[in-house]
Amino acid sequence: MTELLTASQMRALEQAAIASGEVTGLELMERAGQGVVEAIFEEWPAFAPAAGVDWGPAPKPPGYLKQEEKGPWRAVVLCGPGNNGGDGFVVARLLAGFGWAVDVFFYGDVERLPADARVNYERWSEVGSVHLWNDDAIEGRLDGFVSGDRSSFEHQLVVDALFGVGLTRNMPVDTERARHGFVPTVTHTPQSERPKYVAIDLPSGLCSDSGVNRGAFPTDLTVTFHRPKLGHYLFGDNHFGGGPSLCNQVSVIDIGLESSRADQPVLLMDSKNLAAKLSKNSCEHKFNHGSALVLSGGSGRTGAARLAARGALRIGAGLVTLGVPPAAQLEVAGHVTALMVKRVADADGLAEVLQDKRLNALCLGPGLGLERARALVPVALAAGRASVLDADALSTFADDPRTLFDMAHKRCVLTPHGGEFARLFPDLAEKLNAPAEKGPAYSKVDATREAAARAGCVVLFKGPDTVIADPSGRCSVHAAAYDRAAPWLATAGAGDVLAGFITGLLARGFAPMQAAETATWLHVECARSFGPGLIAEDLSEQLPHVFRELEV
Ligand SMILES: NC(=O)C1=CN([C@@H]2O[C@H](COP(=O)(O)OP(=O)(O)OC[C@H]3O[C@@H](n4cnc5c(N)ncnc54)[C@H](OP(=O)(O)O)[C@@H]3O)[C@@H](O)[C@H]2O)[C@@H](O)CC1
Ligand SMILES: Nc1ncnc2c1ncn2[C@@H]1O[C@H](COP(=O)(O)OP(=O)(O)O)[C@@H](O)[C@H]1O
Ligand SMILES: [K+]
Repeated sequence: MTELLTASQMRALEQAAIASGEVTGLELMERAGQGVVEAIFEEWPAFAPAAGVDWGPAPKPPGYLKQEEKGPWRAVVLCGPGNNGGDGFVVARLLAGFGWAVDVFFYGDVERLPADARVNYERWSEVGSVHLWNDDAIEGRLDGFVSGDRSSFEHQLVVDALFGVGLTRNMPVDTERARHGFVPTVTHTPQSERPKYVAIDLPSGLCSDSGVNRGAFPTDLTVTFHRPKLGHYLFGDNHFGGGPSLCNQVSVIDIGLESSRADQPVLLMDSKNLAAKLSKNSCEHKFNHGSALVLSGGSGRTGAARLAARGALRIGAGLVTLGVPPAAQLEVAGHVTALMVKRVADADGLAEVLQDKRLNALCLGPGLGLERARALVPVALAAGRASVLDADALSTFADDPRTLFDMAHKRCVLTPHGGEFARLFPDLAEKLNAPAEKGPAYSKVDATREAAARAGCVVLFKGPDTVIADPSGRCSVHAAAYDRAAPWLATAGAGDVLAGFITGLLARGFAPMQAAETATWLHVECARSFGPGLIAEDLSEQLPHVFRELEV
């Protein structure tokens, strides 16, 4: 799995590499700039020099190029007051070396530029001019754009090097006019007729640690260094469309820190090794694959538990039983075939059913009803079996979450969506929703890690970005974004199926963290495999196809 870093982890890796004498900050900045230019040429081959990319000898300023060597392209580079701006000056110089006409606008104070950025400011200044932000040149250029006369853009590329991982507060308002002017993605201009917008490291205004949008515009391409940052994958505050909705696509450039590993990084899920974990041994029988019990609510509300139970069965649990109150037995029996049905009237009834030691995984929550959940959860948790608690099994403890956390044990997985999370962890939800003030914003990763530590078990916090953490701080993220986008998954009952998938994997003997991660991955793959028109019932039916694709 790929590491997702915070700003401070990235900074620590960079500083360790510099301190070890392996590399200088200036070399890192040069590689960063080269990586950005290469990524631009790769994304839009029309921009690439006909003779290919050749970094040496030092690129010539455009004035020295023969007419036939000059490219037809013009770029605007917006540079900020820190090292992100430094990367921008490198990109400007390299593009100029390939014959581009480049306009550099600088938001900051030259005297306060960090040393490496200052060197690259000077190097660029030997090649071209720097327009200060309040320069007439920027105003003159902007008048046409802002008044709506965008019939022909003078430039084909805008490079955003205003702020990267050093963003500490909301975007300054005085950058807005220029960004609106030069970055017309917010207009109705067809994509083919407008300049391409490329962000260095992060779209300026995107919080690297949380994905919160603090004033960024959506880009066409974001080029980052060494490892992706959390903010590229977390959606942050959805009201303003953070993280993946701003980056559009993320290109990760190797700048020579390859061997560096961060301390306790968050991992981005992928499908590596899944097939081996999911395959079944041909000489085993059904009891080797575990026996799951999904508890259902009363008559008229058994659908959610049936969805979960079918998910548990399809994902490979050997046996799946629905625990049903007497009044709903007939209704459930009429709907299921491969699933078994057992009467579970109340807490005593559950205790009796749990005498069967083969039942090794439990699922409580989907459609259970708040009252029934309050009665059954303590019995289920006291039995010490691997358990998934979802929906009503979480909400029923809204008035007293501590009671739930005291009962929860290491083999539990709690699967709240945003509303359920806020009921169990109101203080964490409040921090998560509060506007960020100084420094990186509190993130969904921070909140999930704190929640798992408090609950003493695995917490899977749902959403288009799903964050999973255990009490030790281990944490992984799965974003249904970029090449794994699954917007049709936002449908009623999808969460019930996920709870069933996790339960089925727990029955098969997966550890809680691994069950939660694997189920989340498969859940999104099922949605992608079905595509538009998906409803919750379709998810489990896609599993055989997804397994085949994974070569399980
Ligand atoms: N780490 C690495 O390995 C490598 C890093 N590299 C590059 O360096 C970038 C990080 O550089 P960085 O640390 O200098 O931070 P950066 O994003 O330029 O901003 C800091 C400046 O902005 C200011 N400022 C912040 N927010 C503001 C706001 N809202 N409004 C106004 N001002 C605000 C802030 O001021 P302050 O908060 O201190 O008052 C400070 O002056 C990184 O993203 C990557 O591109 C590469 O070269 C390769 C290797
Ligand atoms: N925009 C989205 N893209 C991908 N997955 C999503 C999106 N929105 C929600 N999901 C996923 O859909 C599921 C919804 O679960 P939940 O909110 O519990 O719904 P329900 O209670 O109706 O089953 C979760 O697994 C969540 O991660
Ligand atoms: K940027």
